[in-house]
Amino acid sequence: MSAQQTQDIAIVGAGVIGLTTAWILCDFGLGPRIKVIAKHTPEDRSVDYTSPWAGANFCSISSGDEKALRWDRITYNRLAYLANTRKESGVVFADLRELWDYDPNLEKIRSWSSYVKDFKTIPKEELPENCLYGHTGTTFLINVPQYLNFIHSILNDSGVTFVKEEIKHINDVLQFVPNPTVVFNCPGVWASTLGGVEDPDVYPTRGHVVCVDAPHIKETRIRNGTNSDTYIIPRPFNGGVVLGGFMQKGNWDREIHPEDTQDILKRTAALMPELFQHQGPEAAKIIYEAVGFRPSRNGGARVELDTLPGTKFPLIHDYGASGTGYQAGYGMAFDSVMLSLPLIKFA
Ligand SMILES: Cc1cc2nc3c(=O)[nH]c(=O)nc-3n(C[C@H](O)[C@H](O)[C@H](O)COP(=O)(O)OP(=O)(O)OC[C@H]3O[C@@H](n4cnc5c(N)ncnc54)[C@H](O)[C@@H]3O)c2cc1C
Ligand SMILES: O=C(O)C(=O)CO
Repeated sequence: MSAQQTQDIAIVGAGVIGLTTAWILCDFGLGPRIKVIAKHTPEDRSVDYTSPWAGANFCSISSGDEKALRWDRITYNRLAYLANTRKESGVVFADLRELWDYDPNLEKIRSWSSYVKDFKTIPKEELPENCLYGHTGTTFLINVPQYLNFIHSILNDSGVTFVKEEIKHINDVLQFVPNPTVVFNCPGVWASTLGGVEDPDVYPTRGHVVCVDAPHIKETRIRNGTNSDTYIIPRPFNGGVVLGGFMQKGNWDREIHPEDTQDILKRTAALMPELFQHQGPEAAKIIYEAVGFRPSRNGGARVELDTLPGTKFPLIHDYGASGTGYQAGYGMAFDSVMLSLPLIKFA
């Protein structure tokens, strides 16, 4: 049987969601049967490819709904396994300090306090001015390029095939996998425009990050503000420190604006004075800056079984992770693979 015929599992998308989906399928020995069709792969840098621009950390940015909390928890355990046993993945344990200028979602705090290691509420008297709530705990920091390359190399070693192509319609996957047992749809924010999907609930939440050289910073700190989040995310293994940010819903502006850069530097210096050795934002040594579009979705991420339009082939949607593709992505991919297993012949 030719290689083309054995490939019966198609995945659209090679961001952290598509790659993680393939990774879990490889754990079932399905690598040689998988073909990933993607315009961008981990070596690419583009404003249209969100995954490389993430911090990434594990914080309580996710929503408070039961699915999001479940995906966070599953992924927390997976990241702990990687931090403990696979240092080359670029995942490490890290101290998190998170502050809110408004009352946080209590469901999320309750869920977090039940599993996040060393979880502690910050006593009110220790909170900075105008801050209503804060907590600390042990979560994770991820060197994002290293993590994406780590997964990519596992997939290559497991026999997964990659095709660098942009498809106009979801049914175009049939050009690459003519008789799929299952198709996974992981296009990120482009689920909004991909033919046959065109999800009206998907929209970009525009972010802007400034990566600086500050190797003395080891803690990740976030302040959830009423009109913007401010965060400091050191990437382990000399990955620089990712500073943010903005959460601009529905904003497709691809440009970097210098006034926004200054705003991020000012806010992060105030949040963590030691960031620039107490010399203020003018002392910042910028490595790079980037704009990214978080794939957000009204109603939360979509992990759902469907069928390719006008065919009998099963389609599993897995997109809409918004600001949580790293901290919830394994949980989302796990659920999407669980939906596929009854469809896949192993004998
Ligand atoms: C500034 C910023 C900071 C962030 N920080 C964090 C963080 O600290 N922690 C965290 O958990 N998350 C964070 N995120 C969120 C995280 O980056 C996203 O949730 C995640 O990257 C989404 O991954 P994805 O695979 O869905 O999308 P993408 O990475 O965009 O991948 C989509 C894939 O689909 C392909 N594709 C799309 N359309 C087509 C088509 N028509 N034909 C072929 N291929 C197609 C693309 O080429 C790409 O391969 C951050 C995001 C931003 C912008
Ligand atoms: O900016 C984001 O989306 C984040 O998750 C930062 O913590």
